Amino acid sequence: MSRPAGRRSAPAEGGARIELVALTKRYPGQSEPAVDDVSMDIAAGELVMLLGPSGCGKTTTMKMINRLIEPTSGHVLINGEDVLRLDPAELRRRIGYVIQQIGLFPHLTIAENIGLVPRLLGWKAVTIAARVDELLELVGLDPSAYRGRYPRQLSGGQQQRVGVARALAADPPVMLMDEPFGATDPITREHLQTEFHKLQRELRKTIVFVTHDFDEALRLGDRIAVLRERSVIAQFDTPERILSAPADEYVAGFVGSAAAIRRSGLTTVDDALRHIALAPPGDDSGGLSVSGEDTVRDAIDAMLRNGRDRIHVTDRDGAVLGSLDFTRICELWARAGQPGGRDVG
Ligand SMILES: Nc1ncnc2c1ncn2[C@@H]1O[C@H](COP(=O)(O)OP(=O)(O)OP(=O)(O)O)[C@@H](O)[C@H]1O
Repeated sequence: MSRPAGRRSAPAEGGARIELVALTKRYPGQSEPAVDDVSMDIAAGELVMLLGPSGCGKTTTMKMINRLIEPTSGHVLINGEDVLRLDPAELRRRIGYVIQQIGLFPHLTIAENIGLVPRLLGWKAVTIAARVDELLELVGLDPSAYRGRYPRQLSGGQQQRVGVARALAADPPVMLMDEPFGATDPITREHLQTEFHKLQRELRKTIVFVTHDFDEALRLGDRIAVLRERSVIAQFDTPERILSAPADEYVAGFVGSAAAIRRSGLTTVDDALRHIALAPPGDDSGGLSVSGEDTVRDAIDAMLRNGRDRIHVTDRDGAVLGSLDFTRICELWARAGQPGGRDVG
């Protein structure tokens, strides 16, 4: 995975410092806190990934920053200012927010969706119109083609770009992003990640980005907070340090599984077949197939994109040899984890 050069340069002051101080959330009726005494210092202009398994409290932690969820105790400071002292609505206008479900209003045009916050802030119509066009350009959508459309007339990836444009509308110093690209297929997701990374290098917002995808965390993050249950920080470090010096077995587990997926992009189906046997062809592959020269990653991507749990493997003449399924791919990864098995999977 290539990581653009120069990203470790000192961040410009495009963003604001965020401090989480002993932040705790206890939902009513729950015996355990969802977030337990979390402290974190995020520099202005830094992009921090919150990475952890489902239910570990990532979203709760993030939503306490813009007070969509009120902390039970602890503080959030933005540029030294305690957000609990601010009016929540006013606070949220100063913080961009992008979520997986996009949240575009279906009955508003793209321009109206992007212009929502500037309108609430009382900007003049002509200023809003200019800003909308500027933002559409910024996220790679031709303003004349897209400003008058409705969300349903855009693809998922295009809608997600509009979601990012909308969050940037009033030029907020802080952006919160909750699995923003999670609902898109792997190829679109990679495009969106690349574009977003380029954009962030220009804008240098302070961004807190929730993900459970380790590859995404590695690709985008200046630093990654690997979280355990209750958002307890297992390691908060640069991607390089997390890969080269995982703090413990828990962090090493993330590194290991991501490495397996990455290796899949280097392993051809022919290589894999030296280590595992194919399943019988079956008739439920939905017409999907890969050949021996394709990679295991190609097979996984095709299965995920099409919602199938198996794919046919064909020979040079297109004859079906058998099928590959997730059980066999896991078997391959398990072998890769064994001594002497590092070259597979
Ligand atoms: N409103 C609520 N009331 C009670 N419990 C809640 C509420 N919201 C979340 N929780 C619980 O708090 C814990 C943390 O939830 P949270 O959504 O922050 O996790 P997450 O890491 O973002 O998960 P995911 O990756 O699945 O979105 C979970 O156990 C969840 O069930």
